[in-house]
Amino acid sequence: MEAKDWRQEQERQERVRNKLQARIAELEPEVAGLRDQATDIRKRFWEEVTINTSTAEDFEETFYSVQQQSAMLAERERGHKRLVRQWEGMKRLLPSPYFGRVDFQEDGLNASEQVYIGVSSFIDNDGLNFLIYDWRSPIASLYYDYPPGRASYDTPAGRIEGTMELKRQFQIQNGRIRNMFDASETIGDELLQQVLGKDADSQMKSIVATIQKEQNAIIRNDNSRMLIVQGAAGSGKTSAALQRVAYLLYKHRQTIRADQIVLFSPNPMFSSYISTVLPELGEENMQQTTFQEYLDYWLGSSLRSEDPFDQIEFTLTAQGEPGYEARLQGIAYKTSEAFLKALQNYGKWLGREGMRFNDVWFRDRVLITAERMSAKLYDFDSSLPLFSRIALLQEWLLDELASLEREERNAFWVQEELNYLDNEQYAEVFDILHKDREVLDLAEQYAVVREQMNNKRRGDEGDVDFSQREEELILRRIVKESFKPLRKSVKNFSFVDAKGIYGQLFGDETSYREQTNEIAIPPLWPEICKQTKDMLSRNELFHEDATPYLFVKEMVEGVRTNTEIRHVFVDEGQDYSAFQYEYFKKLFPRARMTVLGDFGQAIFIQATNLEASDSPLIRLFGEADTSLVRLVRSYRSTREIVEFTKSLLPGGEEIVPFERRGRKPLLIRSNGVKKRDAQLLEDIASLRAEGFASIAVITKTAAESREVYESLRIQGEEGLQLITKETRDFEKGVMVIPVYLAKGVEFDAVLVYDASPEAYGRDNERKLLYTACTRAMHRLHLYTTGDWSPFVQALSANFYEKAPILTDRG
Ligand SMILES: Nc1ncnc2c1ncn2[C@@H]1O[C@H](COP(=O)(O)OP(=O)(O)OP(=O)(O)O)[C@@H](O)[C@H]1O
Repeated sequence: MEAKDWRQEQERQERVRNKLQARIAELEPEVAGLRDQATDIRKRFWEEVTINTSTAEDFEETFYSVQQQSAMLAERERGHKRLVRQWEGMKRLLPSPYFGRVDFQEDGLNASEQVYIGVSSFIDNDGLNFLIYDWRSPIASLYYDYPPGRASYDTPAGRIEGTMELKRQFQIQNGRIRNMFDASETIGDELLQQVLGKDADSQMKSIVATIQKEQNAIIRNDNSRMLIVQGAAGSGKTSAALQRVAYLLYKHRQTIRADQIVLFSPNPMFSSYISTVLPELGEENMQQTTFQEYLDYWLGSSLRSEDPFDQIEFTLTAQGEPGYEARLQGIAYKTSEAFLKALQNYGKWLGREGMRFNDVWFRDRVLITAERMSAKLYDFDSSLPLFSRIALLQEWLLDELASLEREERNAFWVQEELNYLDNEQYAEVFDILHKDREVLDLAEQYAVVREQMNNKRRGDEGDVDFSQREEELILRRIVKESFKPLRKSVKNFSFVDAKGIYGQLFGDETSYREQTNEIAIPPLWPEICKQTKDMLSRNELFHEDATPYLFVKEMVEGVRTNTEIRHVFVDEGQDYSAFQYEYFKKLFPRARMTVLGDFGQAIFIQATNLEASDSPLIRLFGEADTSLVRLVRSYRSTREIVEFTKSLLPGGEEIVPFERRGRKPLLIRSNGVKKRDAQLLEDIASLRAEGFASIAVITKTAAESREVYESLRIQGEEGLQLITKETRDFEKGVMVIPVYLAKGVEFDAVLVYDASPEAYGRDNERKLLYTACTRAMHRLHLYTTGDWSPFVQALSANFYEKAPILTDRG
């Protein structure tokens, strides 16, 4: 690049920076002033309105005055928010106002425009000239989508065609241009090199300066109900998802708020890892949750669901134990579409017979039996859907309770209770009766006046016996209070025996067939039934039962929905079952979905292949309403690591490494566990000395993580962290972590603790090993004390280096 260009760019940069500084200073008092004004109006809100409700007109006037006052307050607050946003945006721009420039000559116009792109827009004082364009503006798309040459971008008014004459990238720090590249073919390989060469962080970073074309397509996709992204490990799926949220919030800022977007992440630690990206981009965070949190919320306290981590820990550690095979078959079946279909049929069957209810109990006796409820239910018009009939039944139950409550006032226990009311309770009741008393007093005065006027004494029937009246009211209140929980539980559908309804599916094969029309029942069905019922009897659910259980419950009680949510993002989408997707669709009927995943990392049995032609995900909204994007370029790891990891996967050939060089993965074999641990400690120390701050020892299971953690700690490794499913915050350092919790995150160096055939030998363990190895950015070590996993053995020796064998004797 010529010195002249540098000078010009530096001068421009300084000009923009000065303007930014001036505008920030100019706005400062206004920002503070508006804040005070809004607080002031809120404080004086009631002083400004006169409350007068004496006549209908006064009332109306008061009403409008309150309305006007609150509209004014809202407007001030909106104005304040807008201004603060602008101000904060400018402050964010200051250290590095922009990262890109394109010169674009629009067809039919004489001059070309210089378009500088940064994390938000900045307009000159004239209000017209964009000194910086927001990276999400339509024209900024040019920067991500084209090399210099013919180019176009879409605007609400249509497509704009033209020629890109220049494309330039900047690295600006604290007002100085540190680097500048003119890009030709693909954008930012050089900038990307620099960004990717950096160390891992405890928080994910935004990628706006180096978004790649195929990622941009994901970020800006705005036309399909379902967007599926199948992308190799490290291809930027999560990054694209987060920048997409920022894009949606920008493009639809009038209609979508951050809390109308929800992202499902694989575990709470991952949520913390990605939590700073949106704020860094000047947007509020979307809602973040895990599917388990949702399950726990809807299941309430009546049933406890196993979490997915305990489920996978079981599948990885319990081989050979009794019941293992049946459980695996159960997981596969209960997460399948076949089971979903079977449950839908079950719903129809329940509409005809077999509903199960809980008796309604009151003080040691049954008030309304389950049989009565059944009879009533099947008496309702059978053309109504089951949940509508249950709603009618609920109404009927509430009516029944009302009349039973009236009868109950004469019961002996009520009298008894009355006698045992203590003073305080009396006082409380009297307080409530006070109002009734005032009314009665008025009536009494009225009667006396009439008596005098008519000069005629009223008959006895007009006399009010206050003490009797009070007693009656107290009785009424006692019964009412004791019926309260009953009414509440009827409103909560406690009369529906959801546990029994789900449980009766697992009777025997014949009845199951009859209830569901299922033909292909898994061979170990009797054992599956036993396991499921054992869990239910302890008020527990296997993880694979939790969603079907809720599904059945909702078929009966009506579907719960959240209509506020407009966008649902599912990260690590391969880990969800067809069943769970069906559930998402029901739960968020007004939302579009973005599902990102990698079938290469499908380590759960219920995995869904996102892109297969028979994928349930494509069927969810239909092909016409579904877009599928594939990402094959992997950015996280060095070329050497990607060459190694992609060869672990059948079909991995198509994964393309980003050209960043490093050391080949290192295979280290030692004769004995002690020697391995000692070597591991040595390696950790030398990696640290090289400057790597985030180092993960990855084990297959949580049980193994605990053992390794203890062992390494005893041998003097200080500051070691053990990551468990309870870990909430992702921090830099040296950690021991089971592979399934390392999903989605990355480390400078990964040490795979045990790459033996015992750990990674079965076919379903191949993807576990792949997932573990693909967490590494710069260094990858694998250890064993015996043979190598067959997946490693199958690799060409070109892809790794081998350390000399270490023995316990040294
Ligand atoms: N366009 C890009 N510019 C800069 N860095 C990028 C880009 N795309 C991805 N990266 C980096 O690559 C790494 C992997 O990205 P990310 O975690 O989003 O990938 P992923 O596909 O979700 O991975 P996985 O499936 O393995 O969890 C991150 O460090 C991210 O910052």
